[in-house]
Parts: sequence; structure tokens; C-alpha cells
Amino acid sequence: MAAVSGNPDQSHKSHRSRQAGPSAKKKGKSDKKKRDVSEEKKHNPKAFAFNSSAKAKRLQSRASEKEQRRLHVPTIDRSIGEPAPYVVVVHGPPKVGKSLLIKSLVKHYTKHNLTEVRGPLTIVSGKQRRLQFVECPNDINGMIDAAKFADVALLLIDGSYGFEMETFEFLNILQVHGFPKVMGVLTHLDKFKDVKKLKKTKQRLKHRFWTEIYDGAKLFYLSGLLHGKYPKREVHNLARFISVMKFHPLSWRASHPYLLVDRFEDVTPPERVHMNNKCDRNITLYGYLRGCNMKKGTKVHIAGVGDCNLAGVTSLADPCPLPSVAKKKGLRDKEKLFYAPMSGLGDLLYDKDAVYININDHLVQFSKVDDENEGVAQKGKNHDVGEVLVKSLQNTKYSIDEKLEKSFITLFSRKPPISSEAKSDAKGAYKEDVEHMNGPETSEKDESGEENEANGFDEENDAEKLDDSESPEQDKAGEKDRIAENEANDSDGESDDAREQQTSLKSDLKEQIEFHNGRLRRKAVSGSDVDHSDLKSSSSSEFSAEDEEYRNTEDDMGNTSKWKESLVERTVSRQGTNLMQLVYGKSASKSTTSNDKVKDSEDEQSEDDDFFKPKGEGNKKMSEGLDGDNVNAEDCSKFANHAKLKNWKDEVLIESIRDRFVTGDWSKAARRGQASDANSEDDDVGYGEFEDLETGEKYESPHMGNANDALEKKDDPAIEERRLKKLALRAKFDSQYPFSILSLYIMP
Ligand SMILES: Nc1nc2c(ncn2[C@@H]2O[C@H](COP(=O)(O)OP(=O)(O)OP(=O)(O)O)[C@@H](O)[C@H]2O)c(=O)[nH]1
Repeated sequence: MAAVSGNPDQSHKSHRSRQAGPSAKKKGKSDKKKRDVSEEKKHNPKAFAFNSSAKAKRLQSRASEKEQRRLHVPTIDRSIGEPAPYVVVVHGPPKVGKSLLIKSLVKHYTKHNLTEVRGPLTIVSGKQRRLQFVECPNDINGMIDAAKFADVALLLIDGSYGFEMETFEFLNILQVHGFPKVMGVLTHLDKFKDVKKLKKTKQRLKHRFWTEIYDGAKLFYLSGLLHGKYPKREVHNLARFISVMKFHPLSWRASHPYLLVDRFEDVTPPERVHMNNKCDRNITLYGYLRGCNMKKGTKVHIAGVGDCNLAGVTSLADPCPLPSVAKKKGLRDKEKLFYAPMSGLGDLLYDKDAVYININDHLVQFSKVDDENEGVAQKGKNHDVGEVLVKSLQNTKYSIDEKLEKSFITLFSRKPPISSEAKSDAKGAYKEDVEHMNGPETSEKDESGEENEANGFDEENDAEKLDDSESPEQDKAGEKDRIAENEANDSDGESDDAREQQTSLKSDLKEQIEFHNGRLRRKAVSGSDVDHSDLKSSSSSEFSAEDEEYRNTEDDMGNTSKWKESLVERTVSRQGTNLMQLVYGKSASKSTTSNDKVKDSEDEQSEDDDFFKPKGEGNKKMSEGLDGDNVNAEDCSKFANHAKLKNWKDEVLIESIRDRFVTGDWSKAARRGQASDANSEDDDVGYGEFEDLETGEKYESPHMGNANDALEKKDDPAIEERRLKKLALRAKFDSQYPFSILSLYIMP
């Protein structure tokens, strides 16, 4: 038997409150009352009142600022159907990890491994969004093109090395083209062995990045490689950030049609090409149309090619549709999450007049080869000769004729390759120099100086060498740099770079060309930036130095635009000699002012000389001086007779025609015309008539007779009568129409 004993102190479980019915309603009311009272207590207005007016003002301004930020000018969305994929341009100096980042992102979005990155890669990044990744080429033209279509720019920066000039160049180009969204990505951070130093460098680069774009610009850190790929988590974060990013289309782009070509096909009839290899080709370009609709007859500009006529535009089926739009036809149909025809991805290709289906080799059963042919057919590792032949034929893009035509012989290469011997010579010479420098005898020093000149070293380098020779390690690094510089000095093309270095040294952000990791790199050194290539040999003293350096760079950041000066100088220095200039001489358009000055002084000098020159020749010279240069400035190959044109900026000339307009005084003009007629006659009279003061002889001009005739004419009573008649008629006309001609326009 079990005895149940109750504990008198035990509290009873309260009844469940009513959920429905009239009592539940009552309860709800009472609860609400209670809540109101408690809320009143909570929101005691006095408790949250501002104690200081300054704080109140600050908070108010902040609130209004936030409110303003939320407001956007409404953009009219004229796009029809699905929006075109957003273009993500991945930019960075060479070997920074651009391809690897694209591969990692593509792998993240599509679960596909990409072997090579070529051309734009379209991927589906979400239910409503597609992205197109493009690797930005490492040349300035490529950068300019990429800046034109980029919706987002991922700027890759080698964290272990610092900023390179390419990044700043691209930023400058972006500024001109309308700034798209920009995100920085730091790579090669695994090269830092010291965590503290890594942190400091991250901070320093972040602040430098912010000064160039805006405070708070997003900078991602990719900590290193994991099995030759970027860590999944970091790539995931970056991908997520790109996926949710808001895009505000640039107004210019929204109102102009443009497309990023992801595939092109030469559809010229083969017989036409066969007849004339250089005939005008018909090219079909494929890509997503952005901006607005394209008209049929418009001319299109193809970057790097020029203006071309558009034969027609047709809309094709979307090769990479959004998942919401794509209809699955069968269970075996996989969702197409990517489309990259230039990289060889995507199964189906829609052409203007055909559809290509790409079938993987392992899905194809090739016909078996006959036994007797097997011996011949076998080649290498079980590769069928026929198969190899067909594949090689498929891969061939150009015929032998075309290949031959494309091959060319360089007579004068821009950068002659330097043999290893030459390099070792340069090294040897340099070592000798250093030895000579350290040697006590002055005569040896002189010799080394001569050698230096022969090798293209200058005095500045010598001074550097003395510094470098202090430690063997530095010596080595310096030697490398110097060899690189020497190479630059030796060749014509590269001497530009050396000049660049010199010119850019003047500006705040300097370009430092150095040999690093087996290649020449253009490091961007801002102010007191110090090379931190010796990452592994960090010490505590270094940190303090770097701290200072960081502070210094922050100070220098105010003057960031200075580095751009070097760009201009370099562009000017890079401008190759024009053939036209070589043949016809330099255009005078740039130096017109100096020319004018020279002309003025020449004029002053030759004023006296002109006296002894025939009149016609003097005029000719004048016209040449005025316009001959302009002829050169415009186009030397075309003849333009500017000599006949008058300078209508001249006040005297303007005055001379003022009365010919309706606003002018016509009667005055008529009078002046008469006077000028008379003057010209007088001029004619004076022409050629002079008195030799030495001999006292008087020479009469041959026009003298005519002048006399004119005078006689004036005296002729018949002519005089006719003139008076004319004047009377005019007076009569004036009395009839007393208003001026101008008023005719004003009065009804
Ligand atoms: N240690 C380390 N190596 C990296 C990192 N990122 C890229 N690399 C390596 O750098 C090399 C160059 O990478 P790529 O992706 O080819 O660089 P890229 O910028 O596309 O090069 P180019 O197209 O030639 O300009 C590869 O061998 C990568 O493995 C990184 O963060 N750390």
C-alpha cells in the first residue's frame, strides 16, 4: 500500500489563464491597463531628455543625416524583362591572384572547377541576380575598357608587397568613367610570419585605401592559400557581400546601349575570304545588352577597333537564365548556373544560324578502330590518331596562310633581349665599380667613373652604391635593382621607365621600379612609405619605426592627387614619334605662343629690311607667318589656303563691316565706300611715284595717266549731274520712309 502524504507548505499550481471567452477578454483589458502604466513609467520623458544642448544638436543632425541618406533620387527602370548580369571586374597587378579569386568565386557559386579564366564568365549568384566576372588586363588600354563596363571593381592588392602603381592607375581611370562600386581585396597575407606586423600592415593599407576612395570603403582580407585555393569561409563572405550589394546604375550608362561581348563569331562567307583575304568581315557579337535598346541602323563603337556599321540586332534565348525564369524540361536537366564560352564552359551554344552542343568526351562512345589499322592508329597513350587529328582541326583557328601572314620579322625591336652574358657583364662591371669605389687610389676611382659612364650608371647610382655596399644582403638586393635599371637604360623602350622613375620621384606618390619575386614591379611609395619586403626579419624596434611611418603616411594622405602628375608626364613621354611629324616636322600648334613671340621680335627686326623688299613678297611672308604654321598644325597632307582668310577678331576689320548689317548706318557706309574708292584711287595714284632726293629726279607711275583720267571724270558735268540726281532720289526715299530698316522688324 502506498500512503500519500501532502505537504502543507507546498504552493499550489495556479490555474491556467483563460484563452477564450468573456473572462479572457476581461483579463486582456486589465493586462493592457497594467502594460500602459508600466510603459508610461518606462518612457518617462524626463529620463530621456537631453542634458546638454550640444548633444541634442548633434543627435538631431545625425538623425536628419540618416534620413537624407535613405532618400534616393528615384531612378526610372526602363529595363524590360530580367536585368542583365552585373559585371564584376577583378583588377590587380600581375600575379596578385586575380585568376585564382575568380576561380574560387566561380567554384563557390556553381560548384564547378574552372581550368582557365578567359573572357567574361556569367554565373547565377541568386534567385534574382546574375554576375559576370571579368579579369582586367594588365595594360592601360585594357583598364580603360574595363572601367567602361564595370559595375563592381575588385581591386586586388598584394598585402605582402604593398600598393602598386597599377591600382592607382585604375582608380584614376575609374574616376574619369564614373566611379562604380569598388572593393579592395588583400592577398598574400600568409607571407607575414609576425601577427603584429600583419595587423599593422593591414591597418596601414586600409587607411591608404580609404584616402583614395572614401572612409569606410570595404577591404577584404584573404589570409592565404588552403590546398592552393583561398579559404572557403573567406570566399563565402566575399561572395555573399557581392550577392547582396546594391547597384545604382550610372546615369550615362543607363541612357546608352552597350554590351560586353562574351562570344564572337566570324560569319564572313568563306569564298569571299578566299577571294580576298583582306575583305571586310562580317562579325557576329554576342552579349547581354545593357543601358537601353539598340537601334538597327546606328553605328557602334567597338573598343580597340573603331566605329563600325551595325547590320542588324536580334535577340536570342538567354544562355544563362535566372532560375526563376528557366523551365526544367526533364529530371536529367541540370540548372545552368554558368556560361563562359570563351573559357570553354557551357554545353549549349546558340549561334545566329546554328546551335552547337558540347558533349564531354567521357559521354561519347567513339567508333572502334579496325585491328589492322590499330598499329598505325595508336599514338601515345591510347590516343586515336583520327581523334587527335579531328581535335586538332577543331582547335585550329587560323589557316596556314593566315598564320604566315600574321608572323612578322622585327627589324628594330623596342626592347632587345639581354643575354645572360650581358647581364653577367653588367654585374661584373658593377662589382668592379664597388671595388674601385672602396679602393684608396683616386686614379682607380676615375677609371671606375669612366666605366660607370660606359655602363650607363650615373652619379646618383654611385652614391647609392656606396650606401649599399655596407651590408652584403642589401648589396645583393641593390645589385638586383641596379641590373634591372641597367637593363632599362640599355634599351630604348625601357629607358622610358627609368625616366618615369626619375620624374615620379618629384611627386608625393612615387613609383619605384624594382625587381621583386623574379619580375619587375612598380611599387607605389607614398611619402615616407618603406619597403617591407623583409617580412620575416621583423623586430620590436621595427614596429615603432613603422608606427611612425604609418602616422607619417596619414599626414601625407591629404595630398594624394600628386601622384597623378607622374601619369601625365609618363603619357607625354610615352607618346611615340609620329611619322607625320618626322616627315613634315613638329606641329607648331603646341608652341604657338613661343612662335608668336619669335615672330614679333623678328618683325621688329625686319621692319627696316621690309623697306627694301618688293611689296608682294612682304605680304606673302606675312601670310605665311600667320597661317603657314596653322596649315601644319591641322593636316600637312592637305592644302588649305588660310592666307585668304581674314582675322575677324581684329577690331579694325570688324569695324569695317559693321555698317553692312541692318544695325549699321548705311549712309555712312556708302559715304565711306565712296571715300575708300577715292582713297584706293589715290593709293593707286601714289603707287610707284617717288622722288629721288639725291639726284633730284622725279619718277612718275604708269597709273598716273589713269588717275588724271579719274580726276577729269570727276569734273565731267554729266557724271556730276547723275550723282546729284541720285542724291535727290535718296533724299526723297528717306523722306517717304523716315524710320530705319531695323524698325521694320520691330513694328507690325
Ligand atoms: N602565398 C600566396 N600565394 C598566392 C596568393 N594568391 C595567389 N597566389 C599565387 O600567386 C600566383 C599567381 O596567381 P594568379 O591567380 O595566376 O594571378 P593573376 O593575377 O591572375 O596573374 P596574371 O593573370 O598573370 O596577372 C599563383 O601561383 C597563386 O597560387 C596568396 O594569397 N598567397
